[in-house]
Amino acid sequence: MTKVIVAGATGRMGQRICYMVHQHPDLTLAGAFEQPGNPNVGKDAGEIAGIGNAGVTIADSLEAVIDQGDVIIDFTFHKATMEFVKIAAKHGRAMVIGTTGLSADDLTVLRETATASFPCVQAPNMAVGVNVLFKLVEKAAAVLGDAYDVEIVEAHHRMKKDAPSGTALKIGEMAAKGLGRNLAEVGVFERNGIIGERTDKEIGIQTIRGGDIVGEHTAYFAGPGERIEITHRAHNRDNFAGGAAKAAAWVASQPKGLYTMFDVLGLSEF
Ligand SMILES: NC(=O)c1ccc[n+]([C@@H]2O[C@H](COP(=O)([O-])OP(=O)(O)OC[C@H]3O[C@@H](n4cnc5c(N)ncnc54)[C@H](O)[C@@H]3O)[C@@H](O)[C@H]2O)c1
Ligand SMILES: O=C(O)C1=N[C@H](C(=O)O)CCC1
Repeated sequence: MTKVIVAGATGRMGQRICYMVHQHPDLTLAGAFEQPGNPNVGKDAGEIAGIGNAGVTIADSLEAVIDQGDVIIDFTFHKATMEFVKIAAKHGRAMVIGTTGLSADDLTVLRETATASFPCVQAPNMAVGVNVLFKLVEKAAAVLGDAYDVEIVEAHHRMKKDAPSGTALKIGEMAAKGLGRNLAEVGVFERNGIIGERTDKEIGIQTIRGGDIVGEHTAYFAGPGERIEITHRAHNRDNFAGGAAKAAAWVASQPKGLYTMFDVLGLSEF
């Protein structure tokens, strides 16, 4: 059994991750923590997640529970995540990171630290369907080429803190890869006013925020006289949480290094 510690255990994702870890035949929920001051600190993580008493008291720091687990699953906030990375490295614990909003510098530090100290799966979206969509977008972009304009639209709930979503950025990167472009050079994240005609190589990424939308992404390939739209819609958070549990079971037996859901799902060569 792989012992799992859930960071941000009372968050929207944290609760569903506790549930999915509890359901997984190879995982056990061994630790849970929140940020200091969270009203659920001291309560049972299973009770908060709606699975009944799990015998896991929610602590107020990772340090307080680090000895209880083998793998830390983190869906919290980017600044907190980078602190957890330092602690995981010091204690040689594996990580699954779903938190989005990590900067390019954060990702460089994460790669260096994981390579030196612990196995880590990091992905902006852990749903199987989205990871297949990433690959479809890369292939569609490569086949359609420059004649088709690439635009990405994402929609999420009103509580989401980062924009555009990590998933939309990854879709942009996969399209850019298929087209031999660099998203950092061709990404267009806002349009307003007399902006002139669209340039041939740009990849637009637009954001919608409202209500309780779980997560929707569409990649448009708009060409002469036709367009293709590739869409993923999440109906609930269990596809993300289930992917995180799958990644935790997988990463526990991997050598040090940084992995993605493509590795977990066997999609690397697809
Ligand atoms: N990779 C994926 O598949 C995927 C799916 C959904 C959400 N996400 C990402 O997961 C993150 C969380 O999303 P959410 O909707 O659950 O947010 P949320 O705000 O509901 O939950 C975040 C939780 O983290 C806790 N937290 C923050 N700082 C902490 C700290 N220092 N120590 C311990 N706990 C801390 C908060 O108290 C909160 O309970 C976001 O970055 C989101 O984009 C990723
Ligand atoms: O609810 C969120 O927040 C989500 N964030 C991820 C992202 O930024 O891509 C994945 C979808 C849900």
